[in-house]
Amino acid sequence: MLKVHNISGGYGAAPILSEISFQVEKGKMIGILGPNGCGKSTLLKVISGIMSPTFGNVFIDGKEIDQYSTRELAKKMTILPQLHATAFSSTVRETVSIGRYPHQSGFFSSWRAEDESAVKKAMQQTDIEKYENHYLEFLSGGEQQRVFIAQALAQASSLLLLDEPTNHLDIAHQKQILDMIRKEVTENDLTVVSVFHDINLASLYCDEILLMEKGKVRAYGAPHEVLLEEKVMAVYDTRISIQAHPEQPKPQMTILPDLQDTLEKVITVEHLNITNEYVEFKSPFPLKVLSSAVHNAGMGWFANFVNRTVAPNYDIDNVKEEYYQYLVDKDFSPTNTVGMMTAVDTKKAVVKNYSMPFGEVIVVVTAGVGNAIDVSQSYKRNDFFRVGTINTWVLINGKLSDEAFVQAMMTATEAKSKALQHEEVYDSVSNTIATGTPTDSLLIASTQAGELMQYGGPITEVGQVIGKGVFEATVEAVQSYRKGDR
Ligand SMILES: Nc1ncnc2c1ncn2[C@@H]1O[C@H](COP(=O)(O)OP(=O)(O)OP(=O)(O)O)[C@@H](O)[C@H]1O
Repeated sequence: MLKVHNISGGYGAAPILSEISFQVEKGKMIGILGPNGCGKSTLLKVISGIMSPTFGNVFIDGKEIDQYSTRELAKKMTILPQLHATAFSSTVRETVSIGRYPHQSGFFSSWRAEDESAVKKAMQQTDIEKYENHYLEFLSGGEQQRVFIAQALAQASSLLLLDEPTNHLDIAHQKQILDMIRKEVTENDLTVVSVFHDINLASLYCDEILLMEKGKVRAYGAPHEVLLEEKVMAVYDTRISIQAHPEQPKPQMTILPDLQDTLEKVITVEHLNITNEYVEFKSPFPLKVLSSAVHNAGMGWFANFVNRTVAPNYDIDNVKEEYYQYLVDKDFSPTNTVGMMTAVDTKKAVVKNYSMPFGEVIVVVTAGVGNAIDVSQSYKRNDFFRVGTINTWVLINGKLSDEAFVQAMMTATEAKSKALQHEEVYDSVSNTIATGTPTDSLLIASTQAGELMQYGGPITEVGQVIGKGVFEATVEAVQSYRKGDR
């Protein structure tokens, strides 16, 4: 559909673009990314024919753009430049209608039903019908932006060139406009080339990313191929981290700020409090946490940890809601607390702390094994809801990578299973050594201060202490549980 071949050029003698080549297939959406001043807008101007290159050619459907008449080109291609303050004196409807100009044989002399419906549809798609008769100067920046997007859509060409289309838009309208443009791409084979400043939006919505640096193409390909941490950091000269999007297979980046942190980040057993009702750890600052808790499970940053005791016959339909209310009633911040529950007497919680070269590691375990189960035999049973849970916390003065967090979970789980084997805890149904209970929870929390520990497996420093600590604490907790009646 679009072929950009070896384009070089700039303003006057100053070279801005250098040897740019790429191709875009029909029905694809391409995002142009790059730092301020790298030539993104200039490239769009060259593609649209507003600016002539010094070298190179632009082809649309196999034909060079200067072979098209102005009207023919406007039917093929629409450009929506960056919004600049101008003196408007037209209504929304009049502005959108200008998009139909290339379809007229004389200026507004042959307005047809087709034009009318294109204008109406574009106004609907951009959610501006309600401003139809308003003058543009009385609209907000975001509303004006939507009017110009509507004008571009009304033109109904097969190639849309956009320069930061979501500039000025709030997140709901960014999503609405990009969802709508994407729908046109997917369902009606619209081809879009758009400049973005927001790398995450470009990644989410585009099929391909053209990453520019100083007037050159640094990379061109699918978002997961182009948006690599090292590459983005080098091109933008800033610190970022790339993560997975929660729903789409598209990389998302987060800025890593260079903030001065004056607080000394140390946690100790002093922050632990054990009552009849719960085991509580209150860190003076948020810790990075990975857990399988009832409340606030998963990865996040939290300062408070609660392992609350419930009656052995606790049976509530909506456990999460009930737990939330419990935290509110007890003055714990629900957004800053990870919550677990157990039927074990919390006074029997076993606390161990270990001094390591990188910092202290605190292990807290409550164990009830009345419902112990051998995971390899669990498929034989369906009565999972008897009392008995092993809840484990590993609180680390140290800095773990995501990889180390996951490995720490594995190391702790293996240590727990080994403790049950050591204590000869049996699965009462299969009569084999148990590996855990059906409702065990595990939490790894870390101050994220100090040297980065990349790995958390059994032979790493942190893995060794997790293995030993969780084993010892679980053995003791099981022994203590067996001495009592809960
Ligand atoms: N009309 C102009 N005359 C002369 N130089 C210009 C003109 N427009 C842009 N430039 C220069 O060309 C270079 C590239 O500008 P361009 O607008 O293409 O960058 P961009 O990547 O779109 O930047 P931004 O992200 O800031 O919008 C810049 O150094 C800019 O100063």
